[in-house]
Amino acid sequence: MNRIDQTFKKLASQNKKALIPYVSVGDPNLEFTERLVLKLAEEGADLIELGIPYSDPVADGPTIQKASARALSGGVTLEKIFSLILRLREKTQIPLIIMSYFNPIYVKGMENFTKKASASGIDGIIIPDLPVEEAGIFNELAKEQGIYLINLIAPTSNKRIKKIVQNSKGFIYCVSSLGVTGARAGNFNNLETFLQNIRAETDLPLAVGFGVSTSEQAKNIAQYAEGVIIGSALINQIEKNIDQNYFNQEKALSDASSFIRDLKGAMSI
Ligand SMILES: O=P(O)(O)OC[C@@H](O)[C@@H](O)c1c[nH]c2ccccc12
Repeated sequence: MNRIDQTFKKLASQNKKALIPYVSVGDPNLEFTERLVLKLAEEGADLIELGIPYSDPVADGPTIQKASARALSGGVTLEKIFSLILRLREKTQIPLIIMSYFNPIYVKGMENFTKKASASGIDGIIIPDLPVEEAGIFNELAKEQGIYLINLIAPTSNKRIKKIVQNSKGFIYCVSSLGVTGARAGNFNNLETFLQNIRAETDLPLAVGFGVSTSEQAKNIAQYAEGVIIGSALINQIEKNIDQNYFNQEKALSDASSFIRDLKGAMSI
């Protein structure tokens, strides 16, 4: 069984919800990303999204755009990322999910990418700009490697929900609101109907992302969903420890750890 299925099954048996951090790989360097992923796994993360930095992240707000730019200027490449994932897999069994725009995958070659991802120990892939209607070939290649293609459903997906869930495994990424990624206020109270409409079409776990930044929000979402995804607000914990040419790695690690620990604690109440 795929690590993603195992994790959601175990959490359900404990009546717990998944906390799924997103990290921008190589931000600001790969050595920090390796330490951060292991620390997040220790502090309560249940699955981790590994974002492949890209020059044109159209679905991302300023926080992740800047994180991608830092990673790219730090010299990150896909090959270095696959080597990092291989190193991580020797130290942790937490489900690892690559989050990448389609272009870096297309440039690498879909078959080559899925084989490298599988060999390095990846469990799932999220491609925000590859709609399920165009993902047939990639989905087959991923399946051949035992990798789940995790699809996204947005508040505007209505008529496409059935088609999306029929081509999904692992969990569904439920996008909480329109627009781009980025921490924002709001209590996510409108989620219940959105998630009910999806639950009517699938038994897969539902994880909610976009805009989550506080323990209160995570706790609220955890009442309706099986998972809470958090990216920008976590990256802010790293960014605030980077100034012109100095990166306080230890402070960034401790700020990110306590942030994730607090979120997990709030979700478990
Ligand atoms: O950053 P936020 O608002 O917490 O949202 C999660 C998001 O970071 C992560 O899942 C993600 C990063 N880039 C994306 C692009 C599309 C969809 C989702 C994403």
